[in-house]
Amino acid sequence: MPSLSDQPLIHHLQQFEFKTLTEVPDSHAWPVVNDHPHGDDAVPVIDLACPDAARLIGQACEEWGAFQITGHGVPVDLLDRLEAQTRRLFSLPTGQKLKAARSPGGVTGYGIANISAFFSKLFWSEGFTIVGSPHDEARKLWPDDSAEFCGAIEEYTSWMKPLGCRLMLLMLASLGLSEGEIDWAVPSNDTTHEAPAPVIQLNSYPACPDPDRAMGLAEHTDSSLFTVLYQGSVRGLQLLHGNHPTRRARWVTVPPLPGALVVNVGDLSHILSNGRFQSVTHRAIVNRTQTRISVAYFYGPPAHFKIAPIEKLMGPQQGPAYRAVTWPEYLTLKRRLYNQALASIRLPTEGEEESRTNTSEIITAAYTRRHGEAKV
Ligand SMILES: C=C1C[C@]23C[C@@]1(O)CC[C@H]2[C@@]12CCC[C@@](C)(C(=O)O1)[C@H]2[C@@H]3C(=O)O
Ligand SMILES: O=C(O)CCC(=O)C(=O)O
Ligand SMILES: [Fe+2]
Repeated sequence: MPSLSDQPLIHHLQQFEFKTLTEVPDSHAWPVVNDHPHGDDAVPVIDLACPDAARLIGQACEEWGAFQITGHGVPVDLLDRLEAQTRRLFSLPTGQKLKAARSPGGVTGYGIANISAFFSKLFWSEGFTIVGSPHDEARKLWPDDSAEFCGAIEEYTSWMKPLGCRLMLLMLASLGLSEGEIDWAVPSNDTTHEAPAPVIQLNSYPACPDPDRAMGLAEHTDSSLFTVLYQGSVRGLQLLHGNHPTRRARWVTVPPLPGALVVNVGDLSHILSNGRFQSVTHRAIVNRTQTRISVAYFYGPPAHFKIAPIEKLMGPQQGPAYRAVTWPEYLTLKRRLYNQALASIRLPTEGEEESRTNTSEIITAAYTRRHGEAKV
């Protein structure tokens, strides 16, 4: 499996010249993009102003791991400016964008998604990651002219912080938990409960001459507690829905709704809720005529805070299904293990523990019968 640092720079340069391509090169040609049946069931749309919002959110987190929100208060003209500035960034000449290229192993700046390292084919997309302030990265792109871009990002972040808190509290309320039980969920001035660092990922999926053979962003779950996604007006986000024993999971397109935002449940909420909330597998596909952009805001806990299954949510016979991790620890696991990260911190259930003990007792007894006392 190639790692990003193994790829020669020239490969990176070619990777981003999408505009000049009249066909999908072999480096970007995926064998099967439509690998699951498609469903026409619809991801829930929830009005945050509705009195029943917490219950509906809880239901959506359990059944879908995702929902769309309206009534969130983020001004439409801010979303328009955010989209315009994102398009402006990706329209820059490749050489200019590469001045802000993410360094190998780095987090911020221009580049391809980390998970690209797990695939032999490249994605039909470009990304730009901002952690905290956008100024340093933006100055590399526009040395004298980054104010409008930074203004849009900072204003958007200032709306996302309270919206993130509000969503977190609604998710917790749906589980019967109060603010006091999870005090880090609400940032305070107290330095032990620092606000989570905002992480924003800008994505661009250029129009593609052969969209059935290209992949915008391959299937993944997000590592965050949840991700708030602005997807403009161009379709492309798909969720894997209904992992049912009797029915194959289906890809469901999340239709862009004017002014709505998508919320994807991430792995940390899956862990926190001991698997009651599902982190949603999702991907982005591309189309022939329109460049699609999206802006993902990853909402996570303060860096030092250990996320573990909440005891109150476990039944009397039930233990934690996952070990505790901080967000930075989990991000490192995700980089290393991709879609095995969650499984790597799974703890055996009591039944599994028992059958493992039984198995090891049987093996030990068989060893003793054949060879005398076991060495281990
Ligand atoms: C906080 C983060 C989440 C993310 C890794 C990152 O440091 C910034 C980029 C994020 C992203 C976006 C595309 C999909 C994803 C799996 C990836 O490769 O980079 C996510 C990462 C994640 O959720 O782990
Ligand atoms: O572009 C999209 O719709 C999805 C983006 C995404 O999943 C991500 O940035 O993690
Ligand atoms: Fe994602």
